[in-house]
Amino acid sequence: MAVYSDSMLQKIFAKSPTFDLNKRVFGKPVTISGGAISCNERNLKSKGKIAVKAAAEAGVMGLKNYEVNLDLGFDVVAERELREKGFLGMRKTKLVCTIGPACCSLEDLERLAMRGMNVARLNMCHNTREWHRDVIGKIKKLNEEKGFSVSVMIDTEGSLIHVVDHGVPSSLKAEEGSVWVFTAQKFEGSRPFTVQANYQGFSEGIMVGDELVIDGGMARFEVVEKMGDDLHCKCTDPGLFLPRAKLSFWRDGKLSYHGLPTLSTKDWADVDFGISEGVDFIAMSFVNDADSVKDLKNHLFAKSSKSIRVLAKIETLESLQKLEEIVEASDGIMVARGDLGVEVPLEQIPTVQEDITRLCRQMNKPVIIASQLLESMVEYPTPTRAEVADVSEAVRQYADALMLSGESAIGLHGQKALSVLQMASSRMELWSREENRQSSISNRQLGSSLSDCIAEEICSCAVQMANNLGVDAIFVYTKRGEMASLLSRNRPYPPIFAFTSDSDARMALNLQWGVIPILVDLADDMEANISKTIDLMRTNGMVKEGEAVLVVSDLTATRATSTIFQSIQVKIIV
Ligand SMILES: Nc1ncnc2c1ncn2[C@@H]1O[C@H](COP(=O)(O)OP(=O)(O)O)[C@@H](O)[C@H]1O
Ligand SMILES: C=C(OP(=O)(O)O)C(=O)O
Ligand SMILES: [K+]
Ligand SMILES: [Mg+2]
Repeated sequence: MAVYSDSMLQKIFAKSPTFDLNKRVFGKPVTISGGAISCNERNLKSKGKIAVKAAAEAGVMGLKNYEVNLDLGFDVVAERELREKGFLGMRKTKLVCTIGPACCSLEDLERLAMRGMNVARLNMCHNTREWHRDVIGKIKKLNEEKGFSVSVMIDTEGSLIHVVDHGVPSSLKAEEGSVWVFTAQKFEGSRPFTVQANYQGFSEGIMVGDELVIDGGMARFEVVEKMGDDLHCKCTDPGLFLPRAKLSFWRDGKLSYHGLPTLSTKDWADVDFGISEGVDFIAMSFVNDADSVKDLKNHLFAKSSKSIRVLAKIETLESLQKLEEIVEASDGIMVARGDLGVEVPLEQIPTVQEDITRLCRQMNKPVIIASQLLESMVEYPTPTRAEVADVSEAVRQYADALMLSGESAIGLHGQKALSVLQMASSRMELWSREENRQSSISNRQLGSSLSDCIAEEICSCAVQMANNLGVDAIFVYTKRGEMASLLSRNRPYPPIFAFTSDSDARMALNLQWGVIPILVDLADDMEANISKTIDLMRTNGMVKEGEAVLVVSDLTATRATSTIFQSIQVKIIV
């Protein structure tokens, strides 16, 4: 409860913009009763002034002091979920939706946010920058005006050889024995048995006898003749050309690399677009080594005032061979099963997925499982049993997040697909908890400095304690989100409420398993932070008498001594 005196109010009013009573403060209506005003603490200094002025305009000026009730910087969806389902009922697995023409209106985006979209993904392979800018604007507007907290991710196109034209807009069958010309030259109208590739040098180094594979096995060809840069290829395994079908070349059972850079000129321009739009994540397509990730991170560090997290997409054979260095260099990973299935035999995808998920967990990096989770829902209103099993398996493996691609971008049932993810993950999380699967996890030590090691130990002990004691929630006070993610890594039963004063950390934590990030102003005095936030949670009816909260903190206790203060406390609400 902050109390304003008349003299403070006079100062505030002197600078305050005109206030519209219908405006909402941090997504909630301003409530004025007997001089008390609700607004978000974070916004007290700016929007709080507006709220106070509103109170004055509403005629409560006669009071000597004005009390301001502070709301927490909770997002409306987490708040509703907590009220409806209680602490243990809160979903832990995060949900990412690809935004496309089927879900890009303000109303559609709001519905996705309401149904639990934590991150909106924009695939820069498709559509114009203006289109993407418009969508980002809408998401930011929803966050600001309706109290959501949806992060924005852009996904680079990356360098890949694919079909740009095969003569028809839909799919086309290649029959066994038919001979096709693959060329980089554009052709007019329809030229039978001719396929245009996107990249001038696509046939460089390719020899007669090499195998050309479409979409990882949708169809296969043998190169029978090379004419200039064009390839004449005979179909050895019939199948379909789909729009943008991917081309890969093989020799003696080994993939030939095209040697294109991970980020093309267009990708760099898209990265700068992401910086200027203030996105939260950049997912990097076709990463092959840690250096490309480091290059992008350096670029972002130099060019962006905001801390943008870089996710490496694992979707090439080469990236699998250098997995550990790539995970180490990035801020998170996407298991991009779509393109990965082009270079890796399909039967290996499930184990590769589980290996990557485990490694990311060990190295404390969030991991997204992507592509074809509910593919049939692009068309049909219910998923297949196999799809639900696939989704549940990813949740059982404790992936941080699940992603929709075409299901939301172009699908007829995007909203429903998101609900399927939400229900399937809640169900599997409950089962995992009931089966007590948490205890079977071992983590490797990451830190080299003593304080890093202390943080890791505190977090794993805290989670063990929280589980053994059956506390209702974990509260963590964190500057950059590191402590929150170390707790998340241990996959506790209760949800992790991460209080941070860094809005970039808050948006990044949206991708981490079981973390509910909350934006607040944190003081140097840790005890004051703890009692203040617990008070706020209690006043707002979010924690109740008798509930137990395990509190973890790692902030500098006092500036004067610069001692690091790391502790675990258990608070029973009275
Ligand atoms: N911004 C967009 N504009 C138009 N179509 C899109 C957009 N994003 C995605 N799509 C469509 O949704 C499909 C699935 O999305 P995604 O899996 O991200 O791409 P891709 O199929 O290229 O790997 C795409 O093939 C494309 O048809
Ligand atoms: C997520 C993926 O990347 P994109 O959709 O950009 O091809 C994938 O290949 O699985
Ligand atoms: K992409
Ligand atoms: Mg891909």
